[in-house]
Amino acid sequence: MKKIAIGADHAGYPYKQPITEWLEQNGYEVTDYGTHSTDSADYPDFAHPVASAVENGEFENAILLCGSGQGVCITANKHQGIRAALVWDVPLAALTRQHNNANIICLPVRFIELEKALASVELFLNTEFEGGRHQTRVSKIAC
Ligand SMILES: O=C(CO)[C@H](O)[C@H](O)[C@H](O)COP(=O)(O)O
Repeated sequence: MKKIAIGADHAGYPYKQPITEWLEQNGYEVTDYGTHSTDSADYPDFAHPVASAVENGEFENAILLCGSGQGVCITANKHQGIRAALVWDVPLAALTRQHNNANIICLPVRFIELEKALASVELFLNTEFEGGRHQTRVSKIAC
């Protein structure tokens, strides 16, 4: 079974369960790093553990949710080997896999409909990195 991690702050929490259910229905074993309610919470407390788990190879991909998607994305990208992408419309989910080999999708729950968020997750997980000229560029990201 494919494994995936998910994490959210309070603003991202409303989409965590629907996305988790979609993932489970589509053959994923989901590890939930919280949060577990809409009580105010700090996005780094969830984004760092998720990014660490991808960084150390426990998961190939992960999903992070917050209000704008930006807090979790900025946090995750502090980790070596993490290419976290903010996706606010469905085609971007494919593009960031094809061109950036993104390994974490960050969704802005306060600014994207659930249907689009689910479609973005599906496309993200089913699109391959194109390599070639994009590999040359991705190789230059790490510093
Ligand atoms: O990091 C963010 C903004 O860039 C996230 O969207 C947070 O979810 C947001 O800041 C939470 O805001 P709140 O007013 O504390 O609900």
